[in-house]
Amino acid sequence: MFYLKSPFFHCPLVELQLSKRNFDLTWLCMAPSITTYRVNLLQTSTECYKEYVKNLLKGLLCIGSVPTPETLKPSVREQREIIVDGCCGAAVLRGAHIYAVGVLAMESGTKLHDIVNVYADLTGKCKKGTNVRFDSDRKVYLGQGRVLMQRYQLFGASGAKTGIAVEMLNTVSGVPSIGDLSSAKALLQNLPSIVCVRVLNPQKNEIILDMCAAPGNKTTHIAELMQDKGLILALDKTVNRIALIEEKIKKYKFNSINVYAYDATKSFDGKLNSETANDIKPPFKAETFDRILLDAPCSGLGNRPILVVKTTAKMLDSYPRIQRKLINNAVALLKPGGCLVYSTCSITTSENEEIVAWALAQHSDLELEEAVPIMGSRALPCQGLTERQRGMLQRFSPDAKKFDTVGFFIAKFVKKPI
Ligand SMILES: C[S@@+](CC[C@H](N)C(=O)[O-])C[C@H]1O[C@@H](n2cnc3c(N)ncnc32)[C@H](O)[C@@H]1O
Repeated sequence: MFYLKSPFFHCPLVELQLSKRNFDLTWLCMAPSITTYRVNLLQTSTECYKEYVKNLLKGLLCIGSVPTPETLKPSVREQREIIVDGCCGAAVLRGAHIYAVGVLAMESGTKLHDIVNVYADLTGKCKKGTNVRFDSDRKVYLGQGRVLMQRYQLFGASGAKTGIAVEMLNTVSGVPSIGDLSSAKALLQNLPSIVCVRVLNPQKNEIILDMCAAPGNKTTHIAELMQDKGLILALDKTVNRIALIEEKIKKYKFNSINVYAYDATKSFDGKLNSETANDIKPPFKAETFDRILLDAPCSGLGNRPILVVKTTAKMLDSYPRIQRKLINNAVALLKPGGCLVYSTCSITTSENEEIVAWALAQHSDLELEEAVPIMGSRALPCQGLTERQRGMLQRFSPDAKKFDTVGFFIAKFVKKPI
């Protein structure tokens, strides 16, 4: 078991808010025990891909037995240390290798292929390029790795900024270090994100809006389920994340997705619909879409393992405001009878249950539909939600007994036909 009792909170107020609601902070620090790939069924079958992964791992896992996390301690023999940032540390605990950008410190004298002890700096105080041992009571041991890049390659003037710098051999989380096996055939994606698009249940030839789409993991899943037939409008406000969606579309060779750098809080133009499918672009007219996915910007307080929380109380307060604005736009843009899926990768009730209760109170034409397939647990108690409604929602959090995955929340609404 990974031994941090709580992530390192830069903002004690946020820590207080989470512990007041009895959120299990130890759970947040631990890596999920399952890793999932979404198989692209337009390119291969689940059986074929399973066989491919089995063969691939046969070679890798036969190298040696995976050490149990309890027995894994910093090795004295492997004296040299590598320090990475908290974000990179979390990825390492989920089985990633260390890319050049993630390395903060490498001791002088570290040679190519040396086996090193790897730590994460939670304080943010370790400077990039540090060449002496970084001492801190806030550095946590992650595991051991083999050095594939030297100091001059990492930190020199013409330093390589891409590629694997340290190949992880084992980690304290017990998750095998196999890196990311994503290809056009399958994408590394958390289980609740896969479930979320299944809940949306897109159909061939529909017009669908993905309001906050980058990097496009769910957009490409929607296109796959529609067999690339129909129209998907994918928006994201962050201009430099648009390229990530476009890259994925190219890789998967989809034709049904149009991407726009656009602020989805302004995606409704206030007018009635009179457009044909060919000229649909933002801002949109009322009642344009059959289905809308609102995978909302959120605090991300579900993306386990979380080693460092930089969210401030002010930031935490700001998310529900934008989430409500996005819902208002979505409701206007949805056709009567259409469905809206709202999701976050956060475990806070203010971004989840309270948003659902608010949406139902605000929009009398919205009602909840059961978010099937249900793979998480029921929603937490919240004023404005009945017992029955709590059961229609799904939440992935410590109480979701079936699957040990990241924290997530899914709600499905339908707009009542007039
Ligand atoms: C949770 S991520 C989306 C992940 C994506 N759905 C996927 O599965 O790959 C939230 C996204 O919302 C975007 N975003 C934030 N505010 C936005 C806004 N006002 N309009 C559109 N996108 C926004 C962020 O840039 C970020 O890419």
